[in-house]
This record gives sequence, structure tokens and C-alpha cells, in this order.
Amino acid sequence: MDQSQYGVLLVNLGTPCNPTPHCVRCFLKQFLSDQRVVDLPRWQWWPILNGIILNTRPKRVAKAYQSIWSEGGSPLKVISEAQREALEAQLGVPVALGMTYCRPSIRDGLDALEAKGVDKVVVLPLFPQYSCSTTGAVVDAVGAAVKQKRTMPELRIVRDYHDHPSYIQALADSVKAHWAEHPRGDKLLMSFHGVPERFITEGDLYRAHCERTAAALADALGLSESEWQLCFQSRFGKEPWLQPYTDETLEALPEQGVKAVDIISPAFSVDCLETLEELAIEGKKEFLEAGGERYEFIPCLNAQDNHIEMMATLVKQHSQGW
Ligand SMILES: C=CC1=C(C)c2cc3[nH]c(cc4nc(cc5[nH]c(cc1n2)c(C)c5CCC(=O)O)C(CCC(=O)O)=C4C)c(C)c3C=C
Ligand SMILES: [Fe+2]
Ligand SMILES: [Fe+2]
Repeated sequence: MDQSQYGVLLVNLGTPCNPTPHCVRCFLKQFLSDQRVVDLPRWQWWPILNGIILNTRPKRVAKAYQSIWSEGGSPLKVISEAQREALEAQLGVPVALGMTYCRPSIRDGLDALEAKGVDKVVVLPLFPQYSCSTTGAVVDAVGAAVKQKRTMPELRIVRDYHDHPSYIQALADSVKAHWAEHPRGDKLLMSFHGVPERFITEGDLYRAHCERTAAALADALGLSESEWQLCFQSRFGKEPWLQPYTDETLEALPEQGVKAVDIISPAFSVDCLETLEELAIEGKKEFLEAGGERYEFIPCLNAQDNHIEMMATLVKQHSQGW
């Protein structure tokens, strides 16, 4: 079959359309209503979400979004669009963008591909490590979009790329490029987005994937055990999440004699609220207030050439025979 008949749907999580409490509320309502993300029984979760969280969190989180908002909108959306454009140029086949929550939706992305005559789609969720709460939710959203139609494209879904050699190489290159321009810290912290610990005991591959990514990156950089550490950020709610927690680690390190850190967040394909605000602003504050002296945030791979080449390699591997 002609190569031009296949296309790519790049998927990321989603983000508010404006940094206002109204739009943040609308985003959080959709995101946190997904049982893949919060799996409490609905009768228990509905009053907490609608009675407490959606009345208190949007105002605070909107302020956080305002501190990182860019001219073109939310960094997550602006950079994801740049990735889409670059990947399309690199592959020479249609590439569309879809978000699990908010716009453009996964349905928007599939419709855009259909309008270009695509009937075979590689779905590439931009979550290197599989989690039921991210990639699992993408699969549900693709299924829901397909359910609304009488036909469907042929689909191949990339489950994860946590130890793909090109991904590890791109991460290692980005750390080395950072070290070439900034003094190197005592330790490289690899901070991954957390999930409830229970997800792992129930079978989520996420922690194993994060550990494998971190070890492979340390290996590619030739780091000894004392030169790097894995930690988990962004915990939410009361039950235990994956540990060690990034904020507690940042507060403890200066006392242990680690006064300079470099921090990278390999679970994120693009810079977003969780990296630009939680790590680059808040994490830095926490570390310096605890006695740290130098804190270097290493940006995500974003639309860097070797990241786009890695995506192109993944797509070519998953579209073989098309
Ligand atoms: C409530 C539980 C949450 C789980 C489980 C979760 C998993 C998870 N999330 C990402 C990636 C992103 N999360 C982002 C924002 C964000 N995440 C949660 C909660 C959970 N995430 C919330 C409530 C929010 C919104 C902000 C807030 O209110 O604090 C984002 C950034 C979006 C942006 O607009 O910039 C990303 C990306 C991963 C990878 C993951 C599990 C592996
Ligand atoms: Fe909005
Ligand atoms: Fe999240």
C-alpha cells in the first residue's frame, strides 16, 4: 500500500485554553472525572470533586498557569503543536495532534487525519513510561472517538518507549548539552510524575518503566550510584504515591551535603505546568530555602531535532508493512 495512506496521531494529556479559574476548572473537571485518573467509587469521589476540589483548586492552579503562560498559550499546547509540525516535515505523512482532555480532542485529531485521506493511524501517546492513568486513558479516548463513527481507521498504538535507545540517547544528549553550558551539579535528580502506589501493586507498569529509564540514562551518562537519584513529583490526595517524593528529596539533600543539583523530568515529552512551575520555580525555591546553593532545571526534549527523529523512528517501526 502507498505510504501516504498512513498518518500519525500524537497525543498528550491536555491543558486549559486560558490561565483563568474558569478554564482551569473546566480542564480539571474533565481530567479528574476520568476513572483512569481517580478510581474511587463515583459516589465517594463526586462530592469531593464537585463540592471541594473544583471550588478551591482552580483559583490557585490558575495563578500557577499564569506564571508560565506563553504568548501562544499554554506551553504544553504550543510545544506539542511545534512537535506535530516538525514530525510531519520529518516523516512526510499527515500528523495530527489530539489531547486526552480538552482541545484539540482525540476525535479532532482523528477527524483531521480522515480529512486528509488517512485510513491507517499510528497513535503515539507522548508518555514514555506506560501508566493506566495516561496511556490507558488515551486508549479509552481513542475507543470513545471510534464509537461515535460507523467506521474506523486501522490502528496501531505505541504502548511505551521507556527504554528505546533513541529516547535514552536524546535524554543523555540533552543532559550533556546542559553540562556543556552550565556548571555540573553534585547529583542528577530524575523526577518523574507520580501515581498512587496502589496502581503499581494492582499491575501498572509505570514504576518499573521509570526505574528502567532512570538506570539507562545514568548508564548512558556513565554516572556512579551516588551521582544520580530517582524521585516522584506532583502527588495528589491522601493515599501514598510513589516515593521518594521530589519535594522531600529537595529539602533533605542540602543537609546530606548535596548543595548543587541538576534536575530533569524524563516522564514529560514537553515542558508544562509540572516542569516549568513545579520544578523550575517551586522546586528551586524549596532547595535553596533548605540550604542548597545551585539548582539547574534541564528542560524537556520538546521539539529538539533528536527528539523528533526519535518519534520518527518509533513511527516507522510501528508502521512497518503499511
Ligand atoms: C489525580 C491524579 C493524577 C494522576 C494519577 C496523574 C498522573 C499523571 N499525570 C501526568 C502528566 C501531567 N499531569 C499534569 C497535570 C496534572 N496532573 C494532575 C493529577 C494527576 N496526574 C492534576 C490535578 C494536574 C493539573 C494541575 C494541578 O491541578 O495540579 C500535566 C500538565 C498539564 C499542563 O497543562 O501543563 C501533565 C503533562 C503523567 C505523566 C502522569 C502519570 C504517569
Ligand atoms: Fe476554556
Ligand atoms: Fe498529572
